Amino acid sequence: MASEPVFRICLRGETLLTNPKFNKGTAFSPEERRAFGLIGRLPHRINTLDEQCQRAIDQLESQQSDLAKNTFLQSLKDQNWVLYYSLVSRHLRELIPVIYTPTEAEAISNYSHLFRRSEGLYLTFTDQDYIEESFLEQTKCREIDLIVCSDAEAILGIGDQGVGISTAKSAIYTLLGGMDPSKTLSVTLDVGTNNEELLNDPLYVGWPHQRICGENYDVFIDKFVQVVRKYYPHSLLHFEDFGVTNAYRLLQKYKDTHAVFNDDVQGTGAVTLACLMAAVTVTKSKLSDQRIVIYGAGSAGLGIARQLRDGIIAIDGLDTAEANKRFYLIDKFGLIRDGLGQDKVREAVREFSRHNDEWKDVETNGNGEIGLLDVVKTVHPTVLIGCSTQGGAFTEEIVREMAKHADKPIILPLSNPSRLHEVRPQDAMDWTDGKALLATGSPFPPCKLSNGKEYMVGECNNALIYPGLGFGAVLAQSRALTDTMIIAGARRLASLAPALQNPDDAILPDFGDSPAINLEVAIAVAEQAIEEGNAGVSWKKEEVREKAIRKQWKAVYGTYVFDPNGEK
Ligand SMILES: NC(=O)c1ccc[n+]([C@@H]2O[C@H](COP(=O)([O-])OP(=O)(O)OC[C@H]3O[C@@H](n4cnc5c(N)ncnc54)[C@H](O)[C@@H]3O)[C@@H](O)[C@H]2O)c1
Ligand SMILES: O=C(O)C[C@H](O)C(=O)O
Ligand SMILES: [Mg+2]
Repeated sequence: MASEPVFRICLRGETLLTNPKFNKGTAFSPEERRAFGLIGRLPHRINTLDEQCQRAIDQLESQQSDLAKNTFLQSLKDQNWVLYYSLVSRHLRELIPVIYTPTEAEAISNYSHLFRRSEGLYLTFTDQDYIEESFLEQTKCREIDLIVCSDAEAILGIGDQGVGISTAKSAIYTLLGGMDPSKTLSVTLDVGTNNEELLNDPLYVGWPHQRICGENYDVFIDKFVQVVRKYYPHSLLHFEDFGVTNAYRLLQKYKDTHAVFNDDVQGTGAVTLACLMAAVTVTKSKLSDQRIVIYGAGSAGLGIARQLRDGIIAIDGLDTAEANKRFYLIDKFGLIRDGLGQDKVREAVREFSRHNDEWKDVETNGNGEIGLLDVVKTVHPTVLIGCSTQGGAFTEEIVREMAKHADKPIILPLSNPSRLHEVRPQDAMDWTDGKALLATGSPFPPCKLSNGKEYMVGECNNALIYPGLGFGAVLAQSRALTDTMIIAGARRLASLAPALQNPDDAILPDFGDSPAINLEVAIAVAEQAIEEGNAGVSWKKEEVREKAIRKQWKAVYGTYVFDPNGEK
């Protein structure tokens, strides 16, 4: 049995009890209570971590709503990391939806009203002359492997929220990826908001100003990125929920000088690639055999298209032009096709533009647009993916039309939170007479089939892969999280899909298994980094698994020894 870790610590009394990294609450032993000035600061009884978890789950269960549970757990995280992570890990399947998607959407939209305590680093546009100073004050030059930042312009599908999301994404890195929470930093980049409701709310805690854009925005973001590069050149910088234009621009701008990762673009692309790889095994076809319609061509939609395209090239050996032909992207102004003006199509999406000749017999609406139903009728897609934020957009007519031409239609409504899903999984199953292969962005209960059986709906959420992608890159001290490393992670995830063992089972692993799954992803990513010469470590590939397990942070207390030169 592994012996308890020993930590040498110099904090005492109140400072120790209010430090969430080291606080043990009632679990401090008699020796520790004496050594750290805690006698009289705690009630008599000494609890084990198991007992503390039992008390916390009882308290949690008395909360009336998921939002109240989210707030309770947030407070617990502020008090005691080991207890928080241990509790959530023990009840992963029930509590991930409470601390993350879908409840996180509600928590972020109520951020100002629920606000109790600051967490992470808040960099506000008005304080840009203090970026370096506040960064150093917060980090105190501690070791940092991962920085998660967001400007909150496009939070899930609920739009501009001013502040929010980076701390939830960081917590998932620890819970599912094994990342040490003291080596992560969550950063809120507050450049204002265009959300009128927030601007008019006297309790709004962010900067009540129209969102800064253009050169001023770029200068502000660049000051932050340069500070990251200066003090943590080997860290992974994760961008979350930026607006679509900035998401792609920033990734492009910094990818050659720092290890950067955009979760909505690359994480979503990777989990969807894994999902499709498993699904085509069930349909006994290839990725390159698919006709793929993507509804919503924003950060996620284009990220998915590019990742699937690159997967088709890497796995089935097609060239780019041939692979691009498998895709039909639809955005607000209908099918992306030649001749649509710049006001309707972002330049980045044009590589997937369809030729007009294919559509000369299809009637357009009054604005010259071709809608989803017409695309489905014309293309007979085998795969339909939604990342449009338009709840219910996959209507009964559309789904039934798709099912007429596909033996096992693959339908992935990915817009979060749950109410924004393009179709509810049970409806999709009913409308396809039980033929569909489904995965969704938020968690859903199993579908009931007419034969009485249940179909498990896989959760195609980037959290099934991004913690592993990030941990793998950090583990290998990789200079970049390359496309090939991401594909390696996606392939490993796909290989673990339950449907590979039983075609009637889910096309993605269960979130209850996600720590083990993300560990496998991390190992694949680090192995690939070593293979392609991107790793900063000089291990053999065979050593990676053991190194990964050893680096994983564990929610255990360990024994504390007082040391005036110890950790603080
Ligand atoms: N499951 C996951 O892991 C995952 C990951 C990332 C994003 N998402 C979800 O996907 C959705 C989109 O996220 P995003 O970051 O790409 O946002 P985004 O704003 O960048 O993209 C949304 C796109 O949908 C388009 N759109 C809006 N109305 C439309 C309509 N009526 N018809 C067709 N297209 C329409 C918009 O023009 C935009 O291009 C969100 O709900 C988000 O929560 C899910
Ligand atoms: O946050 C999530 O649940 C997934 C994704 O990053 C999103 O923006 O919806
Ligand atoms: Mg996101």
